[in-house]
Amino acid sequence: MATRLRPANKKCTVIGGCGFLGQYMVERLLDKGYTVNVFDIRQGFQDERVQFFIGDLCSKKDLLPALQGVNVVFHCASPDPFSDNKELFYRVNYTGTRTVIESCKEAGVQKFVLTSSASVIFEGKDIKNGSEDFPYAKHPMDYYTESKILQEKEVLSTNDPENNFLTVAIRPHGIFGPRDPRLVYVLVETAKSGKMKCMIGNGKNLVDFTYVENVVHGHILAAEHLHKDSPLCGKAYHITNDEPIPFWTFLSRILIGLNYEEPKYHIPYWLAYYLALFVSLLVFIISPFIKINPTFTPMKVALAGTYHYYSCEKAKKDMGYKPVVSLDQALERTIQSHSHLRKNS
Ligand SMILES: NC(=O)C1=CN([C@@H]2O[C@H](COP(=O)(O)OP(=O)(O)OC[C@H]3O[C@@H](n4cnc5c(N)ncnc54)[C@H](O)[C@@H]3O)[C@@H](O)[C@H]2O)C=CC1
Ligand SMILES: CC(C)=CCC[C@@H](C)[C@H]1CC[C@H]2C3=C(CC[C@]12C)[C@@]1(C)CCC(=O)C[C@@H]1CC3
Repeated sequence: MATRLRPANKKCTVIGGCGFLGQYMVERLLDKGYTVNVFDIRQGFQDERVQFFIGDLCSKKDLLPALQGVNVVFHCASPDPFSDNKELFYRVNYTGTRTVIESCKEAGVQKFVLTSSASVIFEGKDIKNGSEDFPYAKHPMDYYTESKILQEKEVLSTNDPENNFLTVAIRPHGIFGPRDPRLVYVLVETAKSGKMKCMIGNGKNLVDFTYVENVVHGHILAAEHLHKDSPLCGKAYHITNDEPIPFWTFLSRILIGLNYEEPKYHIPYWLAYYLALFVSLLVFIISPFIKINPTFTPMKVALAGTYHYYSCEKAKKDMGYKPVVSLDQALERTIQSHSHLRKNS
């Protein structure tokens, strides 16, 4: 049997490779002929073509074996954005990422691609066609976002062409697709519990939802265009589907596709926002006695009721990015793959 030769510069490690985005990254990289290591705190799937390293990214000792002989590292690990654990976000996303960078430098990794988030510029106010020139949020809406800002700043500032260490950050927004453990499940659970009757605001606010394969495409293009003299060095890039859609239309298309009713009523944005603020205040007051992780937070209200869509012109110009799957196709595939959640009529 002929052995397929894998070029040395196509050896990579996907940190967080067992997560939703991470596993799609791994599959595409294998298709493209990369040799792939996965580093994750848990083993989420099996694949004999992949070498798995199970460990905590906060530990250099755990990381180093996964980085030997590797040219590119994709860092897409993070705690759950809704875990509400300030200490965990800071430890994994900020100090943990510093440890990852130090380990990469020590192991001689040349390229570092971070999965950041478009939310790093979101403060709960409308963003229409936001570009990468927008400043970081001065008042991030939650600890997750705060830690993603610290993380991105750290990664971009360590870009060091002189010492052959190049970094770039990809900022996706609202990743979705088959095997997503969050979005469709939350939606269906909310519909089942009868809480999916009201839209927050007038239902016209445009947002970006980005199909997972487009996010993967953006990451791999970034790695392949990251060279000493390229404009990507030390920069952040929005990667979207380039088809902003009203938030509530997107959710309704999934709900209708799975035979649930779409929300029909409206509650004013300000009312929902102040209610969520009030709930957060109550949760804070009782936190020394009872720990509650509220489902209704100001961040979630802002995500559901404001405009927040981003321009991906810079990625088109600097790395030839173009979405590979349209929003219509992406919704069809996502609904199809969640048919086990369909409501029987
Ligand atoms: N899901 C979304 O809509 C968006 C996600 N992002 C970012 O994309 C990245 C991937 O997100 P998802 O795939 O949705 O998340 P996910 O939760 O499915 O995957 C994250 C992976 O990181 C691993 N991980 C967590 N802590 C770790 C640690 N200490 N050491 C090693 N591995 C650890 C988890 O086990 C998991 O497999 C994250 O950085 C997230 O911040 C950015 C924008 C939107
Ligand atoms: C009203 C309702 C029940 C909505 C369900 C959908 C939500 C679970 C998603 C809609 C927008 C998504 C989103 C994220 C997580 C899932 C949603 C809230 C992120 C917070 C994930 C992490 C990020 O970096 C930013 C994302 C923004 C959009």
